[in-house]
Amino acid sequence: MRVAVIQMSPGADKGENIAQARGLIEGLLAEQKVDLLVLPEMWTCLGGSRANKFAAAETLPVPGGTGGEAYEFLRGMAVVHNVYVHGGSIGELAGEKILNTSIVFNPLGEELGRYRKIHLFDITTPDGQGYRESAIYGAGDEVVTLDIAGTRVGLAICYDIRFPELFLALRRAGAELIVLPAAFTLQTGKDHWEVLLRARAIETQCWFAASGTCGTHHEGNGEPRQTYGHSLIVDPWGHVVAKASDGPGWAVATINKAFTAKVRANMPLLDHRRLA
Ligand SMILES: O=C(O)CNC(=O)[C@H](CS)NC(=O)CCC(=O)C(=O)O
Repeated sequence: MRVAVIQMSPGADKGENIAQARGLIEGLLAEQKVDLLVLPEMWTCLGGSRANKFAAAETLPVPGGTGGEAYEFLRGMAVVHNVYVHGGSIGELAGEKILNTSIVFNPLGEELGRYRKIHLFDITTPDGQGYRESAIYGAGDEVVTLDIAGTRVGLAICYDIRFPELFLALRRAGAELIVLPAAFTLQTGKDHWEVLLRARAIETQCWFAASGTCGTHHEGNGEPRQTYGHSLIVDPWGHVVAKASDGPGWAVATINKAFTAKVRANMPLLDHRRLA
């Protein structure tokens, strides 16, 4: 399976973000064929005000129904380009809050599943900037795996990467590839992004496809916020097999299931576990 992680630099304008996503997807697919496309976290609206975020969020349809603009865009990309689409994450309206939700489509435009980000980013970065994701977003509580073209795929989002028990649960649920869209801050990303992804890949013996946002996004109060980019694909031995730079673009790699089997057979970590 050929997987592409798409790296974009979204702002607060949903229409512009959709145009940017379309341009990147068309540019990639004009150059090469892939089986699975992965967009970043909250690519429909990054930065902006609370009102921008609620305006960009959508009520998700019951599976099979017609959704909002981003939902239908993602479904359309899957059908038109005959490709599986992991839609990064988009805002899902849920009463007073928004959920940070990943949706996956098959090439027929059928929804395969949804995952809602479990761990919310309520922290202060080393430069003193505070983040309070829970002020706007609600948290999910369900561990999700689904089947993409014969490969069991586990879903996670951004800050989730810091909580290894989620990834152990995904591995135990049969995951061979874990898809993790993100909007990592520049401050934390430069020190932690690649280390965390490689560590989770090594300890779970899974492939990771981690798409990130990049560039500068302006908060509602005008404050700039920079995200780290460097979207990665990591193999189950922890090697980085593809990596984007710090601007919009993509990284592509082939998921080799024979390699996963070999890594797991030679070092049976699940069988050797004693404490958890
Ligand atoms: O706020 C939005 O609209 C979209 N959501 C995000 O950008 C989220 C919450 S602020 N970002 C992260 O989780 C970064 C995690 C991170 O950088 C780390 O773990 O170091």
